[in-house]
Amino acid sequence: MVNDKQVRLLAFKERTLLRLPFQLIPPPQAASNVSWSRLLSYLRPYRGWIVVALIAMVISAGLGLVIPLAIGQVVNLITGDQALPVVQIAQLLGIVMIGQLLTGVIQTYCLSFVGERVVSDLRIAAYEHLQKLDLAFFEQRRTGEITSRITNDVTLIQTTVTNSLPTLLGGVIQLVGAVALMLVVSWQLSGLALILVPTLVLIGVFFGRWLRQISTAVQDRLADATSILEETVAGVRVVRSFRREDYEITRFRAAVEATFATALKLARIRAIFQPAMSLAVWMALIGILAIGGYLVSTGVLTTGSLISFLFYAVMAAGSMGVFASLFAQLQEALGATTRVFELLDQQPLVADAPDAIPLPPVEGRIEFREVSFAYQSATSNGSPAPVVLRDFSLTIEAGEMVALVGPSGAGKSTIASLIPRFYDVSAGSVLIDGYDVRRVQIQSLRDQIGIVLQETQLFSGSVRDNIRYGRLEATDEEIEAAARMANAHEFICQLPDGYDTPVGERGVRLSGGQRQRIAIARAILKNPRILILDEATSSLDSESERLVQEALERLMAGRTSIVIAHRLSTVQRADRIAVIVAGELVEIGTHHELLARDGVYARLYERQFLQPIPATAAV
Ligand SMILES: Nc1ncnc2c1ncn2[C@@H]1O[C@H](COP(=O)(O)OP(=O)(O)OP(=O)(O)O)[C@@H](O)[C@H]1O
Repeated sequence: MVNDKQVRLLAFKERTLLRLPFQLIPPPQAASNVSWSRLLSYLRPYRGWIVVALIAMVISAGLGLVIPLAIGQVVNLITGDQALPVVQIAQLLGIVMIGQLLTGVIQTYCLSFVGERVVSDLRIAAYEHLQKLDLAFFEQRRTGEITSRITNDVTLIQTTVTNSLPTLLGGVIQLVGAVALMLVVSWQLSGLALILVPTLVLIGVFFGRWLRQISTAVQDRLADATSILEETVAGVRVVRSFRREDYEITRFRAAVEATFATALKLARIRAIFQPAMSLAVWMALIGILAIGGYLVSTGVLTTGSLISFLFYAVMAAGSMGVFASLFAQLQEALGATTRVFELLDQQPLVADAPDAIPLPPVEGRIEFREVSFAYQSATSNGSPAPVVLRDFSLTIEAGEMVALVGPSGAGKSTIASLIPRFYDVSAGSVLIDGYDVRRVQIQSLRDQIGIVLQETQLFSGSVRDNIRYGRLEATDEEIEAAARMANAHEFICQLPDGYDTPVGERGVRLSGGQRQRIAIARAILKNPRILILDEATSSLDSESERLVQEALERLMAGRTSIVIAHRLSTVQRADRIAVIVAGELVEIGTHHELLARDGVYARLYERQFLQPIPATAAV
């Protein structure tokens, strides 16, 4: 079970991670009823567990109410007032203790089971949904925001299910029971207590809210310091290369000092508030005791009843205090619930049409027919998204290799990303072997397309697992054969555990060229008809470049290839070169044809390919 401190920590982390993006999200109140009832629908499968927990909770709260009565009886025994025999009181207390122990165990276990199950279900549902969403969704959000919804937000929901809601329910039972028994014990004292207790609780709530505001401010200041820390650790090379250590220390010191100043303010208020509150509580108790004492002296009340009454009053005050702090927790959980459901409600912009057919095995002829395109994610405040491609038409024959060249930002990557339907065209169409990509099932389309990007993403797992990503059912022999074709076998064999060496975040670090060759092996294993290559811009050393080049040639042989070309050798070898400028096809032909034309390509060639490519800067 997550305790208060952990909840606060999570809330703090959430605030640190997610300062801006939630502006996108409607305020929790707007969806509050919907969110709660939807959360309940996740609880429904476990209603049996919940009913058992509820019964245990009611019994436990009821038994708790017996304790003050029994204590009152003990006092009456001592003072000689009328009371149950001591053995019976002892038996009663024994039953209460054992009962509370058993119900406590049952309640905690059942609720924890439900809480853990619900978060697991929600996490899996959210992750499954995430895998269906299109790229535009990921571009609009930061990675931290998405992961936080599936981790922190879901944990907050768990705390609500296992902790806050049961505490609220238990508190209500305790409050109702305590007030009822107070009235039974002494209606005169109840009148007094029912004025004093809520007044004290209200003062406590008021101060509590003030304290919480300041403590949030402390956390915000701390978050400022944390983000400086994170930024400068991640960007340590930049800090060192610009020799900004002192500057960063000054910045960090200022942030920490600001945290200290706010924390001190919190400490001052807390230092006054806590003793003042306990003084007020004691005065109220003394007031009740004084009037209670008078009632005892006049024989209206026994001493035991007075003691029982005091216990009930404390219980009632306790439950009211709990409600105040629960309110904040429930608000926070509501925000989290809304965010998780917002993620689950996201509809992918690119999805299979209801009548989509599976794309049969293709030859690989690609046709862009008067394609226009704008990134929807680039729109903000309702203004129309800038058009990236305009009336773009190009036909690539099966087995042909076409190089896309053009200035940065011309739209080359965009053209390539329309083929696997990462985005849908705004106008026109993209056809593969005559099939409009919007009319076929996305999976069958992407199964026939291989992509090798500049930056190869390796996942945690072994080298073998990473190559197998290309075709999950591939045998070890097939993986090795693909690695050999990709010129990767040799370097893999030199790794500490060969194909079983772990890579990815926690594994060995591979060079850019090695990663590319793993990506090529993946693509070879996938054996697609259509290949999209985004060549690395950073220059590899000549040996590495030769190995990658050779591997790419083997990969491209006999397939339709679209290469976003950065290397002269690729451009020269291409069957045709398409020159893209500002989203339009301005020239197309072979290297020699285009040079002879002395147009855009010729100028681009002089500028881009005849000058040495600068090595990527270290920072
Ligand atoms: N995901 C995106 N969301 C919004 N706008 C984008 C996105 N990707 C690219 N753009 C914009 O679309 C235009 C074309 O980008 P694209 O990446 O296709 O160009 P490119 O020719 O491949 O450039 P480079 O050679 O630098 O990679 C650019 O103006 C870019 O800012």
